[in-house]
Amino acid sequence: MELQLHLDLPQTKTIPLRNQTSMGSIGILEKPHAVCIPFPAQGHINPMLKLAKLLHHNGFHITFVNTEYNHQRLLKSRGPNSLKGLPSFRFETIPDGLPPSDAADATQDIPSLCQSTTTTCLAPFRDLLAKLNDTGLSNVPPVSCIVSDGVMSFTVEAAEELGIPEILFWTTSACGFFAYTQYEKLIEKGYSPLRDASFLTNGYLDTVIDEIPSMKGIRLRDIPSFIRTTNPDEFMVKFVLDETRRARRASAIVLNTFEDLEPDVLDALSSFLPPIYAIGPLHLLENQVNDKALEQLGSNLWKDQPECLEWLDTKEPNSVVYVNFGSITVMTSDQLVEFAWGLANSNLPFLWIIRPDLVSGDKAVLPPEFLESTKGRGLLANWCPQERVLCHPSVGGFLTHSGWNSTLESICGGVPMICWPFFAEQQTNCWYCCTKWGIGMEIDSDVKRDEVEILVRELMIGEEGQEMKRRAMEWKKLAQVSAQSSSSENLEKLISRVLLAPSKVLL
Ligand SMILES: O=c1ccn([C@@H]2O[C@H](COP(=O)(O)OP(=O)(O)O[C@H]3O[C@H](CO)[C@@H](O)[C@H](O)[C@H]3O)[C@@H](O)[C@H]2O)c(=O)[nH]1
Repeated sequence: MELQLHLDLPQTKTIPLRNQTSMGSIGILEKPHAVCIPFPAQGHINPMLKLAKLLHHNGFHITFVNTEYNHQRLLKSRGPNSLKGLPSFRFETIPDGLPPSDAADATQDIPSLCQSTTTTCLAPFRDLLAKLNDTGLSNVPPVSCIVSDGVMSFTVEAAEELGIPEILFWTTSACGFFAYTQYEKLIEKGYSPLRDASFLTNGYLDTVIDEIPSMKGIRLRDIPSFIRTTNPDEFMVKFVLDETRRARRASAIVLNTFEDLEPDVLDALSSFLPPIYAIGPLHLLENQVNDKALEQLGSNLWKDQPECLEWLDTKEPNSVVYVNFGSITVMTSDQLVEFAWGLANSNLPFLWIIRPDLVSGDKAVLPPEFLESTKGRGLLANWCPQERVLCHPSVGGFLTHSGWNSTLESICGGVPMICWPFFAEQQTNCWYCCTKWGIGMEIDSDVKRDEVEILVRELMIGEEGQEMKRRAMEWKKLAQVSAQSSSSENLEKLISRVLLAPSKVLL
């Protein structure tokens, strides 16, 4: 099915422009114009680009705003012409506010980014909007709405100043977002800050939290990780409190999930926030769009190694363990070695993606004996086209850090998971995978090779693994149905009720 929403776009008069040379630019000026601004990290840019493409496909002119740092990284990973865009899909940049550095092949420090975007990005963002709205010079239609990452909510100020709608796109799961909104209550009830560091290991984190009725049975350790702190002034806690409070000022909130997956938390969120739209899995909606020009636009910050797919082609169905910890997770070299021996000792084929910056402060070095003993059975690479890998019939299980995109992509591939959550709401995603959706088993954060071996074998060939595979296939079906029904209907409503709503008149 081709996803094309039929909307009555507002009829505006075409204003002949100075310097207007191409026929194409006449139509452009009639379009609604969405400025899409992701938080500058891979797991946020990917889903925002998909949403932007869907809006473009539905008649919007798009300005996609990257930070200068990531713009340089994209040019490096995707080639010098990769950000030229289309006449009605343009890329712009603003500085991220961090001290200048050469664009390395590495994710920037997340708390530093949160601090700098919150405190420095509003001014350049306002300037960009003013530049775009100077339509005589910009040759683009006036900005009619802002689609901002949920954790870039300083943008609400700019939307309010212009009197245009703003949607906040929380790129987390609904359960992760909901858990963030509970920080205030948890702090009030005294769960955080922790009395001292011993509370991290003395069993206190296993306390079941009764104060969140829609997450019955959840433990403190399953709440997004920033709250596990002894510091009453922890910046990331303050950041979450500020961002979740400001969410109330949005015209609507968008989540990359589907109603059948997270009905309770979606209901709970709707009871105290602006209208919530579950429009995921976005990559399934994107796949319904048949547009060659849009397909050229990508967002991988590391260079893809498509040979991973060719290697998978040579393997039996459901036989390969796929291992990838996303774009932010870091580990010690000891942990890397434990994972390596666990995989080697499982005796199963594996595809393991090791980012150049995966090991903190060091190069990822694997023991030569490991490489020798897994020759022909394991493939190591730096970065892969993950959505395609997770849909490949040879992939039978996923050892993941439980980032939301990875989790959702795994669900869409019908692939069960071993979860090794690192930080943020990954702990909450892991808890949902293991206890609610029946498609995950958790591995201890203090990872040991024996546990890796046992869990990998259980996942791939054990009885519990088979049961999880069955459930994963059911979720896959539901995800596909949702992409064609509730989620595309919600996208349609989002566009007609919010993004194309008449602007508030500013006096
Ligand atoms: O080799 C790779 C590795 C990753 N990816 C893609 O990169 C994205 C990674 O996103 P995610 O799995 O969500 O992990 P993080 O990069 O860690 O994501 C951050 O953003 C997510 C969305 O807000 C949060 O859920 C996480 O906690 C947060 O760490 C996904 O789309 C993957 O398909 C690839 O294409 N190739």
